[in-house]
Amino acid sequence: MTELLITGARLIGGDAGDLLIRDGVFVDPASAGSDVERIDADGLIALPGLVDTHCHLREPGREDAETIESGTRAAARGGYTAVLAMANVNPVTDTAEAVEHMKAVAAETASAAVHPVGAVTKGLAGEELAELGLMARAGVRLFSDDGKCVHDSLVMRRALEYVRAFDGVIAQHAQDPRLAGAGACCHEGEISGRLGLGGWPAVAESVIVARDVQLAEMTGSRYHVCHVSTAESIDVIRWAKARGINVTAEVTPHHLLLTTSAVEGYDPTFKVNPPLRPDEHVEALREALADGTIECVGTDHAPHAAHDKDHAFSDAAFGMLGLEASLAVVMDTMVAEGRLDWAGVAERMAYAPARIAGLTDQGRPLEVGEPANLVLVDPERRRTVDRAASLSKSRNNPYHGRDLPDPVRLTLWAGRTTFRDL
Ligand SMILES: NC(=O)N[C@@H](CC(=O)O)C(=O)O
Ligand SMILES: [Zn+2]
Ligand SMILES: [Zn+2]
Repeated sequence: MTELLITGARLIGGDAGDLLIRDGVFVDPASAGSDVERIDADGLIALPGLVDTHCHLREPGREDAETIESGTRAAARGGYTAVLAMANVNPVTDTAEAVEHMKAVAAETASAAVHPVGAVTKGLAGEELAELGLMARAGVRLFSDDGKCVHDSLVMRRALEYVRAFDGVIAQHAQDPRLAGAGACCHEGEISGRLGLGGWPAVAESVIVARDVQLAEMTGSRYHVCHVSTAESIDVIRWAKARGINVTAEVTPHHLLLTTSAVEGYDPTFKVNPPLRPDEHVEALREALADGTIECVGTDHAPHAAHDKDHAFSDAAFGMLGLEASLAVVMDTMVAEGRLDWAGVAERMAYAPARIAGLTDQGRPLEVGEPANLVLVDPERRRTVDRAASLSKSRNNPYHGRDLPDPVRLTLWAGRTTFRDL
């Protein structure tokens, strides 16, 4: 029997303590045997394994950009023990068979729990509902056409109605396809005008969120907003919550840190959907994550092969990496600023994401009897990010060359070491 004893880690709540792991679960530290493996975690903080509500693993279909294996290795490097894998793969995850296939590949290759997200509509085409019920029977709780907006109001109504029976949630990529259509690739404002890039106005997001929360109220269903990026969307979400509407929201690390000015060099690394926004939106996002209007961080890790990114800005693919640097960005934008303490980080990056996604064995406290999903965090160590050092197969890393925290020292997924740097 292999046992692992982690000594001296700072636990949420303040005190240092020991954690003993046997057969993938936390057990009473006093019961440690004589051949136990010890890890000295003095000075480190023990958090529950992080859970990502939103990432793109590109398998099946674009294994040149990422695979379930490489993407979850990056996830483990970032302290994650579970990820929700978006449905915009090829073939699209719009059937129970596609869900089962993704799970089967993950069972062989993954370094974190992979929960397939089911498409809302067949082929992400926005017209006909996908096999929501059959996918739910295969374990799916979170459904999204991410990459595309479910823009047809009636389709959205039907999807919300459908998933209510099994406590599913519809996660929306909120982008009005007419207000922010083909060619929209930069926040509409002074910078897009000066650079001559197609404008993506903030309102194209919030009008969809406003419509959807009203549909969620009418249907009584759960609705989740992907990658919230504007102050106006936050206002709508606050209004909806005050009315008791069942809405949750996520923010990406890049929208917490980066602003529109990052695109001034026309570097397509910074082309992302929704686009990077000006300071006032970034400030609103940080405030909303602090006060819980936005309850979680979702990375929207979106790897792209060089031949899809190395183009003129307007022709390049949308998306940037996020899994490895997410915690680091939250530390610099939220913890260092005094907006979140470590209990708040656990809530926003583990507990809330697991609740939203309906996961029962993740986002749990580090207590005896619970599965040993854990990340040991070094609050002091920093590094200069080097995109070549990424465990992702892609190199579209928006933090390349930036000084950021380098916190993750150990990740355990159900007791298994998935990343270790101590
Ligand atoms: N965020 C992005 O810019 N791109 C995502 C799709 C998405 O999340 O909308 C992708 O799949 O590449
Ligand atoms: Zn999206
Ligand atoms: Zn996405």
